[in-house]
Amino acid sequence: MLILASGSPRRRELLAQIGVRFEVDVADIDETPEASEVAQAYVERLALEKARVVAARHSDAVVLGADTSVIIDGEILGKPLDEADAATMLARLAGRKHQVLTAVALVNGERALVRSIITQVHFRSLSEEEIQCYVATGEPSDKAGSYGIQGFGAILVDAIEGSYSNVVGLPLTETAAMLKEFNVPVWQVG
Ligand SMILES: Cc1cn([C@H]2C[C@H](O)[C@@H](COP(=O)(O)OP(=O)(O)OP(=O)(O)O)O2)c(=O)[nH]c1=O
Repeated sequence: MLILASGSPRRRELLAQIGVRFEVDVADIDETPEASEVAQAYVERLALEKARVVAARHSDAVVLGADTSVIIDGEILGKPLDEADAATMLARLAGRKHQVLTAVALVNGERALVRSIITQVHFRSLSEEEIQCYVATGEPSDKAGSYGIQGFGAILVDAIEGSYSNVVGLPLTETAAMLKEFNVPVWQVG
């Protein structure tokens, strides 16, 4: 049995896309970065913690936890606090390249595996009005970096280098390889 330790509808859709059967049990953890914690250590710690919290409730299951953050100039951008915060993040990303880092963790009893994947995302220039319009759609509110590449946010992006599904919240190629190591099949039909 695979359990997805995530409340993210995007992660549910992505995992279902590769034909994996799973149930959902959401981990509610504190996502505050530790003092001077670098981005990779941060996302890997959170992904593992989400998986471990849920694994403690399901002793036999393989549990998948993940965390996505946006990094610009080495600084971690999580979800916006409010609309003003979202607009500030988008203005910072506009016309520049940033990194989206997603860590995936699998936990089964004592066994744990965590990997993180980076995608480079190039934003086009954005006017103040475009930023305000995009924020008003409500799309930024529950997303790291205040945008969703799979939604209206698609037209903010000039180009990406690397995994697309990693930006949306789960790097599918790497996740499938990790699941294989835990004997969880993908493409299960029926
Ligand atoms: C950059 C980007 C992020 N996101 C989302 C993916 C994640 O759901 C969210 C980052 O927040 P996370 O804390 O990684 O995940 P979450 O709180 O939504 O869910 P959970 O912790 O329960 O697993 O941002 C997009 O949907 N599209 C994007 O283009």
